[in-house]
Amino acid sequence: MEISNKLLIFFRYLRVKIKDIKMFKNLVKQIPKFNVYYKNQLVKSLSSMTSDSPMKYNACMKHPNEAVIFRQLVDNATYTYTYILADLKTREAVIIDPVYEKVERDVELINQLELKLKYALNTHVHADHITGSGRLKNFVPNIKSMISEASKAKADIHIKEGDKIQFGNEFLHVLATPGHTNGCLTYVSHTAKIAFTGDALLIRGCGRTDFQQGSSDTLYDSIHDKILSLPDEYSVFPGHDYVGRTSSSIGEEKRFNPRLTQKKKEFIETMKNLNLVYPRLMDVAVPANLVCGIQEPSGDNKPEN
Ligand SMILES: N[C@@H](CCC(=O)N[C@@H](CSS)C(=O)NCC(=O)O)C(=O)O
Repeated sequence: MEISNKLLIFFRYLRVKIKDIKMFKNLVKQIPKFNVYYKNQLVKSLSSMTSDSPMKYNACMKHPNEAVIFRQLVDNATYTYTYILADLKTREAVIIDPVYEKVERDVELINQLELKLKYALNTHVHADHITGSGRLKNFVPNIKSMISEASKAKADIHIKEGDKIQFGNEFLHVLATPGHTNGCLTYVSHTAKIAFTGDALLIRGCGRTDFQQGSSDTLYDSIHDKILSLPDEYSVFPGHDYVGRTSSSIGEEKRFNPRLTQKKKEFIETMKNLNLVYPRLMDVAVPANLVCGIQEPSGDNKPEN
């Protein structure tokens, strides 16, 4: 082969290689875009699950950058929900609205999941059951009980609107949502996109307003201005449900809550006519909860009925 032909073949080969290198470089450039694409797909598929989907929260719920552990527990005697929320990395955890009689169950789960329980949060002074936040001190010596300043109840830490409760790298944001009682709080996790509404907003309902400084006027404003102004896709986990529902979402409650879709005047009228009997344990529960269900670690005996 002539020299000139050999050179021609060599240059052609070189051109192909240069093309390959360019393609390779472009591919490498694309990789971060692929990552973003798959992250977006993951977020989309997480948020497209319905709020009742057991997959969504029963296991560790992972977001691209954050992860929390979430559990919902029920007390069948009073239809009360207790929640555990933990930072997956540090395993620091909070418990929301523990029930006196269910403390052993909760502690067993916390130990099995190897969580470090930091705070026992109360959404308000309950009238239908005794909080477990005092009794938990016998099992988790360093735990701190929390309740709102406005409730006038005793606790290790008093909280108010705008406070942030930190556990590991996670936070619960505190909203004052009075009306069922004047000390009611809602806790919001923006990582998990959850609002723990206590007895302010219930699924397709709301807390009664006929005792403990209740006010329908105030409750209507609390729910509309504070809770229902959260993004539609946020899940709602309430303090009770009497017919077996476990969760809802802000969007759902805005559309389907028969009490809250009314005008304020009609809502107040509805609340006046609920005709509910007083909770069975009210006379025992309210005084016990005003001291967060026994503050001292030694007090493991349930108050006499
Ligand atoms: N029957 C139960 C008490 C039921 C009740 O009154 N629930 C409260 C929340 S606990 S104070 C409520 O606000 N209900 C609203 C509703 O529309 O049902 C008992 O005896 O404990």
